[in-house]
Amino acid sequence: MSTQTNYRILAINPGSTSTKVALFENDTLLLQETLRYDTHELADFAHVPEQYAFRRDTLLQWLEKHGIGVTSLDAVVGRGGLFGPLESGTYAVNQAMLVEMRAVGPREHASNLGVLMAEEIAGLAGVSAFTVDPVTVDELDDLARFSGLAGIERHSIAHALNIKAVARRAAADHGARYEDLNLVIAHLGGGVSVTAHRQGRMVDVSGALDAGPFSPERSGTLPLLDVIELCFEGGCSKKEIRKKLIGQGGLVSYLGTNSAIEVGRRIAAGDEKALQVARAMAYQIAKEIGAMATVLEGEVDAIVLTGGVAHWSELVEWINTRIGFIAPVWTYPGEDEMLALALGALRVLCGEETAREYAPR
Ligand SMILES: Nc1ncnc2c1ncn2[C@@H]1O[C@H](COP(=O)(O)OP(=O)(O)O)[C@@H](O)[C@H]1O
Ligand SMILES: CCCC(=O)OP(=O)(O)O
Repeated sequence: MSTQTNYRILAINPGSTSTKVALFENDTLLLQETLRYDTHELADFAHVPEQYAFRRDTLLQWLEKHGIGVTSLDAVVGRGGLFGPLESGTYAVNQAMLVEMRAVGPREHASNLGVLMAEEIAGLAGVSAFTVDPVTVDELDDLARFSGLAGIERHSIAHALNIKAVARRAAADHGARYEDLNLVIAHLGGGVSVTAHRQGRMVDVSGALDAGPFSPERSGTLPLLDVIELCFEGGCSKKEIRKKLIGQGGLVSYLGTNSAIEVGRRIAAGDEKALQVARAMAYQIAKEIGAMATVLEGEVDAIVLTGGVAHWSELVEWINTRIGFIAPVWTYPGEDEMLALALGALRVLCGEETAREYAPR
């Protein structure tokens, strides 16, 4: 057990258009900023790994601007990306992770850059780099892995960092332990993840990138035959199709914006199309939550709604109307991924938890 009592932790969370960065002393936030990038600044990079040096430099400039010497840090923690499947927890960044995150391929997401930046800054500081509950946390039941086509498996890709943190917080707020509850948790952000949790394990997952309900910028599950047509008509490249579905799907495709706030404004101004699309999104989210209740065989202690879109009370109400019969609905709008990252690193620094070692399965 460590005898040191104060730890300065730098947390790094790359998103599609920004990198969030925060400095903590233990669990106290000292400074946080979202380093935003103009679309044209990222447009020249064909693949996510190519953005690395540009984003790292903006981060180093931020540290310099605020007079944060790297040698003052005790650990650096980055949001973890599309690794192979792994158990929930805090991981020491290792070579296997770095190799996967540097690779160009179908498993690209901005969060892939988190461990790369954490490793470089931790190297300069001479301290450890960590990642916590990456997006590929996989605790799926075996039955949940079947897709319906031999050779294609359903996979676990979700907003695991926020979902696990909210699960622990919601359970504690209701006088329980996450490990003692059955929960359905939906993260409603730019992408939507709907997840089933049986006594502390996320046993089924739908959504986030390529399945489930449509979301502000992703199409979710689509009719297969139409997708086949889309791929072979019109000469679109694989990359263009991917972008159309993940980035320009969902609200973007129907209404030209990924901002749920903007859609709410349009509805308030009497825009009937915006109203219908938003109600359809709520309908699909509710339907997926219902499906996850069947995964838990109806034994659901609570349904938890979180993520930025959970701030939208009208939409939450439309969802609640359809799911209220299943279990109580607890709403935790927004996300606190920066704190979740810092707390994950802190548990290891304090000796409460041992950092896990990632080995591709
Ligand atoms: N107060 C709010 N009311 C309605 N929608 C909101 C609010 N705040 C954020 N959002 C919406 O949440 C979405 C982004 O979700 P968020 O969880 O912040 O990000 P992400 O999951 O993409 O990291 C956007 O569509 C944004 O418009
Ligand atoms: C890759 C799954 C997590 C995810 O979709 O994150 P964002 O909503 O932040 O893009």
